[in-house]
Amino acid sequence: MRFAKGHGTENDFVILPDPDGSLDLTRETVAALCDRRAGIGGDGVLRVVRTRALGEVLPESAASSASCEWFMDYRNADGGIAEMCGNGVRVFARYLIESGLAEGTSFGVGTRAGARHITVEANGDITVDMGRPEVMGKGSAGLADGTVHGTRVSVGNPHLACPVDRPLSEIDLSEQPRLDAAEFPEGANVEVFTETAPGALEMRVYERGAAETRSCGTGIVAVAAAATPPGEGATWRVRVLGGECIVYLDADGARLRGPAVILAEGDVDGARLG
Ligand SMILES: N[C@@H](CCC[C@H](N)C(=O)O)C(=O)O
Repeated sequence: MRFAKGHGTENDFVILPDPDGSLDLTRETVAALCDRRAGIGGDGVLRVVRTRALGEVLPESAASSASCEWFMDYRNADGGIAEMCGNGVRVFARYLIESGLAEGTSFGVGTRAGARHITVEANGDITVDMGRPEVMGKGSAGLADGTVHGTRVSVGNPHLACPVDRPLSEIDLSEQPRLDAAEFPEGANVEVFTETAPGALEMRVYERGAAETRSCGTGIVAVAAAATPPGEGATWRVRVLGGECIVYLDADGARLRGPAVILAEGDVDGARLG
């Protein structure tokens, strides 16, 4: 299998080029590739497939993806499928550009949350049109050291964005958060965040299907949406363990701007994976 390795604010991914959809990507293969000791290591896998070769019926909510040549088939490190990945889609766009699969500074990428418009900025940052984050009401999660309360937000995928009033470094995210299945039938990503200055947030995240990661683009959008009074626009700088992104919120939705890096490319022998 050809692969590339990349990251966006240290949320890292194994990228699998599969233009014609011929890879049989099982849950076990994804988990083995993402294993940090016996595999390549990553928070998830980005399969790069032509939308017409996806071999999956997309829900009505993702119909706009049909207009995009390339589709980001996102898998979490545990092998489960996720609807969207905000850091992943920037890394995916960078991969398309560096591999000569997309040209110019403006193009679309198909995802299970619908088409996402990409803009490559003059300094190399990538801005993604993330759609309209949907604020769904209140929720809570049990962490190893107590319960956090916050706002349920859909960014295509489910989040619980929890403002906290103590240093983020003191919060124990070592265990999978306990969620109410009625609030989150599909599970959720859980963010803890705090406002550090006007227009500036700091965030940590426990990702569904992974563990604590150093960044989560959809989570960054979720905390920005949760921190913004309803009906208002805002620009937030959001600091995570792996760097910083900017979120622009207005009546049209959210845009996420940040870095994306391809580090390496190579071949992996599937038979040697655990
Ligand atoms: N790291 C991603 C989110 C990946 C999917 C998530 N774990 C889920 O299951 O919804 C991001 O940058 O958004």
